[in-house]
Amino acid sequence: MNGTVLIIGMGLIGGSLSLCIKKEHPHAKVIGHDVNHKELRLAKSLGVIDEMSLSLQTAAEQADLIIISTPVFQTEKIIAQFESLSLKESVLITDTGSTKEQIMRSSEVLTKNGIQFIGGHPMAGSHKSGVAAAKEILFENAFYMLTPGSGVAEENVGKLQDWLRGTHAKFLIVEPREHDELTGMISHFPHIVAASLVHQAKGSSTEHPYLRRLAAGGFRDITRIASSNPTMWKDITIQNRGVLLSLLKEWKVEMDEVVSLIEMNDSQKIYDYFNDAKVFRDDLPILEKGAIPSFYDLFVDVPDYPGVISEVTGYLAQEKISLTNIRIMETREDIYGVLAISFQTLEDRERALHCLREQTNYELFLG
Ligand SMILES: NC(=O)c1ccc[n+]([C@@H]2O[C@H](COP(=O)([O-])OP(=O)(O)OC[C@H]3O[C@@H](n4cnc5c(N)ncnc54)[C@H](O)[C@@H]3O)[C@@H](O)[C@H]2O)c1
Ligand SMILES: O=C(O)C(=O)C[C@]1(C(=O)O)C=C[C@@H](O)C=C1
Repeated sequence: MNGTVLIIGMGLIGGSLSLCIKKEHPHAKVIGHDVNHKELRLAKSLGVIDEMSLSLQTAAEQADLIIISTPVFQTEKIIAQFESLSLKESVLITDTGSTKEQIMRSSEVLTKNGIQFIGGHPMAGSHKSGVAAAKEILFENAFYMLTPGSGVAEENVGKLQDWLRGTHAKFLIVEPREHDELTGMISHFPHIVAASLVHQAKGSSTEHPYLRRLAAGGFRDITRIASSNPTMWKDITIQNRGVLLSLLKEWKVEMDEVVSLIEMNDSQKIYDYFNDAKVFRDDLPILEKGAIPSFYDLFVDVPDYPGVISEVTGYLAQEKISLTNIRIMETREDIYGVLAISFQTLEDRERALHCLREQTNYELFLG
């Protein structure tokens, strides 16, 4: 595609989308705008954008596609500012916000004037913020939800998907309300639970000196998302408060049931509680990104000594197994490192598993 793309909010998501668009549409020009000029300059120097603009108005008025990727209350403010600008008649506007109902209501100031606003939400991300964490493969195989505003022509939904083709995401058109209910359950609510678990550990009156160091494994896994950007999650929680309040009420009932199970000391019922959860969780489609983001990942528990990464990748190279990503997980950093290696296909991962079993005695886990 050809044209000028403006991305407002040069953070994790805006930066990642920019990389996808630049790769897929090399003839397009991507301009970045951010109130944080340091972040904007970083985006430019990392080559994430072609140009930076300190003026929202100048950049917006020349854009063919505008992507707003700021915390959701800021997104609403930016939409309101557009009303008084001379945008191109054919401009397509989308956002990446994690909530949709309130944003779609705000976008009516634009759609009532015939401007094409299509709400968007890529269902992949990270607890990290900022453009330095942006990556082109972030959305691969993830669901990308779209909520077209009223009066949006179907061909424009197709056009937006064409612009976003480089994400390699799977588009899903949903109603804003449906979107907020679904994401409330599988994304927003778990973030509250993760934060609450951290608060519980932090607030325990008798904090043992070993507690922080022992908070590895399960605790770190389930609370990773508590390290996410608090401004972003404050906005999401307020915008989806109705859904979240009812989920929290259900959660309290659920916890009361757990209390009675444990008080009754009924081993069969306690076993069933864990087992029912395991059966449901194990049945989720883990080989696809989506409700539970996943790659074809292989985790290798390696000792922390210099050269261990090249040792592991060396074995894979000997077998000509190509990997798409490699990273050290931030768990158990004092003792061992968990190397997470992503593969493009299931077959590559199987071959890697076999190869590393033969060549090493490191513990291997599938993601
Ligand atoms: N992080 C995730 O996992 C994730 C995933 C999908 C969608 N989202 C949504 O995408 C949006 C962006 O999230 P992110 O993780 O990239 O956040 P981020 O913190 O990495 O980046 C947001 C950027 O927006 C900028 N910004 C804030 N207000 C602005 C304004 N008024 N004008 C211009 N720039 C402004 C900030 O300076 C920052 O650089 C949010 O709405 C979030 O809900 C996040
Ligand atoms: O993987 C993470 O760290 C995320 O929290 C990503 C996550 C999610 O909850 O799945 C967070 C918010 C977004 O709106 C979409 C994706």
